[in-house]
Amino acid sequence: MKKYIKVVGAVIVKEGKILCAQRNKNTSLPLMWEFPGGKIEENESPENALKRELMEEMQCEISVGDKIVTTVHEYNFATIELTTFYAEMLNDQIVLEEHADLKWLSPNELGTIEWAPADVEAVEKIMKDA
Ligand SMILES: Nc1nc2c([nH]c(=O)n2[C@H]2C[C@H](O)[C@@H](COP(=O)(O)OP(=O)(O)OP(=O)(O)O)O2)c(=O)[nH]1
Repeated sequence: MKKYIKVVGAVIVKEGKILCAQRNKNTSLPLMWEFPGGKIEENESPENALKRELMEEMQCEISVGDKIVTTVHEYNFATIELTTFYAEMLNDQIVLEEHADLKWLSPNELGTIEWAPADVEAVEKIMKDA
């Protein structure tokens, strides 16, 4: 059976814009756009996983807000369960440790970049709720 991986993603909103992060070219889903975050470790809450990942990936301290949606997507390499949360930055710093690029987009611009397939449902919900 394929690996079933629980992943969290942060939808960081600042001045009405949403932080979008481009995956590196050397990883799975190369150069696709995602919400910063990553895999939940054993015995870790989704909120703590998100805070840890944002610190590791971007040296960014966040507070985690409301959950947006949980979706399941089957890739050829794994089944990914992605839960997205709204989040706010607490320090005004982003250091790109892992991603190729960043963009701040307003909700109605989110359709202009190529999202990882697992994110499409969350992106549509964010655009609809905005
Ligand atoms: N962080 C994050 N990961 C996502 C999103 N959408 C999506 O399909 N993923 C996938 C990519 C990865 O396979 C997995 C997250 O793991 P990770 O953030 O630890 O990614 P990684 O590149 O280190 O993992 P790997 O697959 O290269 O081993 O979930 C998203 O919006 N945010």
